[in-house]
Amino acid sequence: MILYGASGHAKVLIDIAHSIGATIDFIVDDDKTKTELLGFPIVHQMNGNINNLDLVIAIGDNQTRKKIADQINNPINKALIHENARVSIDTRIDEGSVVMSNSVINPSVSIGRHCIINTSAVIEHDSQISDFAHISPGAIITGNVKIGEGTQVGAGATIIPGVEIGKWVTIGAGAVVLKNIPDYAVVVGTPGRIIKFNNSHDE
Ligand SMILES: CC(=O)SCCNC(=O)CCNC(=O)[C@H](O)C(C)(C)COP(=O)(O)OP(=O)(O)OC[C@H]1O[C@@H](n2cnc3c(N)ncnc32)[C@H](O)[C@@H]1OP(=O)(O)O
Repeated sequence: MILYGASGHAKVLIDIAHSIGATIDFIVDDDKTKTELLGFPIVHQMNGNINNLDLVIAIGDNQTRKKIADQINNPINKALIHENARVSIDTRIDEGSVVMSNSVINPSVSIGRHCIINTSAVIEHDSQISDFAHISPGAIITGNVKIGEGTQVGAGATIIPGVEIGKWVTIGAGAVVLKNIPDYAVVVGTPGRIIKFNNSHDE
């Protein structure tokens, strides 16, 4: 397996790979000052076609991860799931997504491409997480929730049942979201309130 991006997020992906006995061959990163990460070699450019390699994009920023995924267009990489994650039957997890330790994904959930389900996050039954979303550590997505493309739900935030969150939204750490949220909104507090909007050109 190859990781794309030698970030802190990549360190966690190395740990996930280790937990399931997967081998990291090397890491790709264009920063020439970096030579290794947790003992794994970093190369600064890829030779040849990488579209058929088992590659996971190890970039935490949702917009950047999407840009790289659009360039690579690699359809074969599977989801990377920590051995201590609890993933229920009847759950769909699309390519390139990562599921971290102690997270719980309950039945009839769908998770799109290149999502991050971070440490100890909970995704309850029948919820839908769209491509490039990030559910941060300890966040709780209750039942029948929809999370739009590229949205980040901050650490420890809670989304109550049936709420629909738009695309490229940011939910602040610790927020409790009680109502539907439009595209690009930034939401903080309890109850969650919109304080501004992300720039739609950045998606
Ligand atoms: C493994 C990992 O590390 S995964 C990473 C997980 N990351 C997170 O959970 C981070 C989530 N991000 C946040 O909570 C951020 O504070 C954001 C995105 C909501 C806001 O960030 P910014 O756009 O920089 O806003 P800024 O810091 O200027 O704050 C704007 C206002 O909102 C308030 N505010 C910001 N974040 C929060 C929050 N989480 N809860 C309550 N109020 C908040 C600020 O106090 C400020 O209020 P004021 O105008 O009265 O002074």
